[in-house]
Amino acid sequence: MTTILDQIFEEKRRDVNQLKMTLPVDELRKMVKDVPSCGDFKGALAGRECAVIAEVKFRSPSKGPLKKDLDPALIAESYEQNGAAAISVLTDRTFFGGEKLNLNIIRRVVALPLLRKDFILDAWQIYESRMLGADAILLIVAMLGENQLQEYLDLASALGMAALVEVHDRGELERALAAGADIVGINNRDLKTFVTDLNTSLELIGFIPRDRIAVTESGIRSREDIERLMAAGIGAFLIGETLMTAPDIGKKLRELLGNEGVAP
Ligand SMILES: O=P(O)(O)OC[C@@H](O)[C@@H](O)c1c[nH]c2ccccc12
Repeated sequence: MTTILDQIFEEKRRDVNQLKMTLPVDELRKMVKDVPSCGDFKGALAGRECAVIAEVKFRSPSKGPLKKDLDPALIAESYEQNGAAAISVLTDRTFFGGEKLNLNIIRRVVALPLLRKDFILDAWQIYESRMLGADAILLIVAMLGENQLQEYLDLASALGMAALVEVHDRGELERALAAGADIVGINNRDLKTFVTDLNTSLELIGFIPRDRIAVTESGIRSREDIERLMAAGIGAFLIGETLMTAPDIGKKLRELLGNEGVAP
């Protein structure tokens, strides 16, 4: 059976191959040198009891459209004003309704570190991420070979970017740790079935050494969810749908942070 992940992989591969022909990696590498240096994504998450990475996501393969006609810059400003530690920006268009340009647009209006959320399967995309103004990239262990993961972690770090290394089970977690990932994302959503289960984080957190930053991703709906995860020792939360579908995005973020009623 072909899964959505297989489909995304194929589509991305095609896309990137085309882009590489238009702009060879050597050219891109030269251009990257002129991009201003990165914000500190890791520093923004470290040492906080509850750091929220708020996500700008307009659709998802499982839910379809989440929010229409809302300016990505306004969403990002609201995230910043209401206490987000960092912002995640979906740049995949086909499956998540994202735009690469959104990263650029958001870069101009907020000072928070930005995570580029996309499916990286080629070094070209890592240079591109820096060009677009990303401070951090997502690396999904399930999509990468052993050497690739190591190589991409090194490349991100050489370009001054952090990497959020995403895992969904124990085997992937071991690979992430062995590759030296210092920010590990536990995706509560099974990318094959789309089912989310916060127990994924509660189970895996015990295997992540304290000197790494653990981020719980997907399916976080309420302050209660966050408190459950915090009690297990998790301090960073990646939240998309719950924010994007809220009638008042800023209010929802304050509520998740436990600051409800506190003026922004
Ligand atoms: O919208 P949610 O359930 O709060 O999830 C956010 C984020 O974790 C999710 O968008 C995500 C996690 N890993 C990904 C990989 C690719 C695209 C999207 C994702």
